[in-house]
Amino acid sequence: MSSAGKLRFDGRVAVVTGAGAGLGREYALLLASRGAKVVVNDLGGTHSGEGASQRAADVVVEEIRKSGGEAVADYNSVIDGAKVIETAIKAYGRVDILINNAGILRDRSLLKTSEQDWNLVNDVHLKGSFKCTQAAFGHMKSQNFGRIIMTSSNSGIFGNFGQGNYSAAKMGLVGLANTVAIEGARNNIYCNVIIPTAASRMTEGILPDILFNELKPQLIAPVVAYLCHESCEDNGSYIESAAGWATKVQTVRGKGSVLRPSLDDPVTIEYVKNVWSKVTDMSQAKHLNSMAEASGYLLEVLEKLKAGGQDAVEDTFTFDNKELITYALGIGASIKNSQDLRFLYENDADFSAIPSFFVLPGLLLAMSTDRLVGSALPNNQADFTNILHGEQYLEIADDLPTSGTLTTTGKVFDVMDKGSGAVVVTNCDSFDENGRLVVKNQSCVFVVGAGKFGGKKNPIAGVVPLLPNPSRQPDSSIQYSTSEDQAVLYRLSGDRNPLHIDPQMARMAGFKTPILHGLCTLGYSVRAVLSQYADNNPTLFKAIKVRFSGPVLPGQTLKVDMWLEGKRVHFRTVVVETGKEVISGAYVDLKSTKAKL
Ligand SMILES: CCCCCCC[C@@H](O)CC(=O)SCCNC(=O)CCNC(=O)[C@H](O)C(C)(C)COP(=O)(O)OP(=O)(O)OC[C@H]1O[C@@H](n2cnc3c(N)ncnc32)[C@H](O)[C@@H]1OP(=O)(O)O
Repeated sequence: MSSAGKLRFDGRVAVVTGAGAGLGREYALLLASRGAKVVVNDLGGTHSGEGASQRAADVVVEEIRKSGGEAVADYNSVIDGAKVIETAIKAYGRVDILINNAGILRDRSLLKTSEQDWNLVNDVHLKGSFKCTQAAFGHMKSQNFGRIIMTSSNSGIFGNFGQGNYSAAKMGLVGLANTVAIEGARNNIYCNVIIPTAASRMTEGILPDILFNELKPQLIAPVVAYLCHESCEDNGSYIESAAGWATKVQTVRGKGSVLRPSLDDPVTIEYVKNVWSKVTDMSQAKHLNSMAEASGYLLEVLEKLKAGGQDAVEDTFTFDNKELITYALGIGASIKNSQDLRFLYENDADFSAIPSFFVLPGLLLAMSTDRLVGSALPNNQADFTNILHGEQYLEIADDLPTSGTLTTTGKVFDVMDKGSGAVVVTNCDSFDENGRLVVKNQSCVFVVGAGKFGGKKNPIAGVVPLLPNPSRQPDSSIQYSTSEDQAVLYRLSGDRNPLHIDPQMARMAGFKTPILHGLCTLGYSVRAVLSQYADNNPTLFKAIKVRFSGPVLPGQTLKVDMWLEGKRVHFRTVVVETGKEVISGAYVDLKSTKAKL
């Protein structure tokens, strides 16, 4: 390279501490050879900080002068930082570059480290760098230029047996550099960290011979010199360098995990234990540039917790008469019943959707992403082998279309720890192409075996409650037989959960044979209520809430017991063959009733 292209330090004054030997000496020689006036600071003690002599600094000053450079010696301890900097001001009137390099070792294992060993090592490395930096900072500020280097070590970053005092000081320097970089930035004072591994009197006897011989300090000096040059724009960087190699080093932060389902919940030790693998997962770790960025993310977490702990998810759901007819067949509508033709024949004058069809957009949204149910739980413990539909609420918000595309947004609303399982409540709102809210769905998914994670037991306000059936005998009952292929047919409406068809999956989920979809049983129950109390007119249907309290097997007979109270029809659904209740605490709200007597 021609001398014209060389990076120069003409007019710059550099203070290099601990420059009597090793890395410091190399920095001093290199900067001087490129035009800097150098203050060669060295107390001249041993590597453990004993004694003092002017010789070490004098030899380097002599070397620089012999090569045509300018240098003065300084014999002060870095703890007297003001005196060190004063040498530069007296000799050259300014200080542009400060390389905090001086250091000593007092290696002892923790139990043997005396307070004196601790203090001395921390004083020289950490306090010394602080004192020199503080003394230089004012001059740099008034010049509107400064380059400061802190010297850290892998011993601090990774730890090293017998170097507790040194490791602590070396990580302390990283912290000091972070703040100096921030405070200096607006005055063009940049502070960076060098993490060198060099053969020097401090590392002799510590590094293996073969490595020691390759770790020449002069291979690191150009890296540090570049960091000190006015053209280098790094500020607050940590640069590791050794053996003719260098890299930037950064701290990273994982994605982490929230430690409670919502702002209303406490953080429990059990919950922490359960999400620990998420807390410690570094697969999505990122470097953050500032404290503002770090705390900004915490604010995001709080916002999320306020909004129910999770991000909203969105999906579209397109349907026409084919989907409506398939659904009607799936819940037992039949042309054997003339009243059902309106749900089965698209050219019927009153062709319409059975209102419970509109549970599908929310359910399919929830099933298409693990971000709704799974991510709400510690360890994402939700899959097709352990989720059961627990409860469902559906509310019709506006006229129901017979075709179109609905956009559904969903989010987790509540999470409960029920011991034998976890209950995840999701809210999904579906809008038509014009942004009109058509239906609201709230689903409770019972995640078997995912309980005991330290969460709360009871629902928050807004989880639609069940209502007990009246204590009198039912006002009416309707019975439907389901077919052995009922689940097969119902699957065609979109819920392809293998639990309903695959014997092996059913066994894995704890059932002897595949069970019917909860929403299929709900559909039968809605048909019963509409037929009994609404003249089969779907426009009278307003809302439904059910709990799936027991499984139904395809082929079993369902009996829907109903009680009319005003415009509310309470009901329960029972499997006739076993007498077991499978839908409990349920009710349908109608806009008005056309009761059959
Ligand atoms: C991923 C996207 C979403 C996917 C959605 C689903 C997709 C579909 O394909 C899946 C289905 O359709 S599954 C079929 C329909 N569902 C069923 O068959 C479940 C039937 N229910 C049961 O077996 C039990 O109630 C059972 C097993 C649920 C609970 O029984 P137990 O463990 O014996 O509980 P129990 O002792 O009775 O009560 C413990 C606490 O839990 C509450 N609880 C009970 N049943 C609940 C239910 N169904 N829903 C919500 N909470 C329920 C109890 O109230 C009790 O709480 P607390 O102690 O606070 O009173």
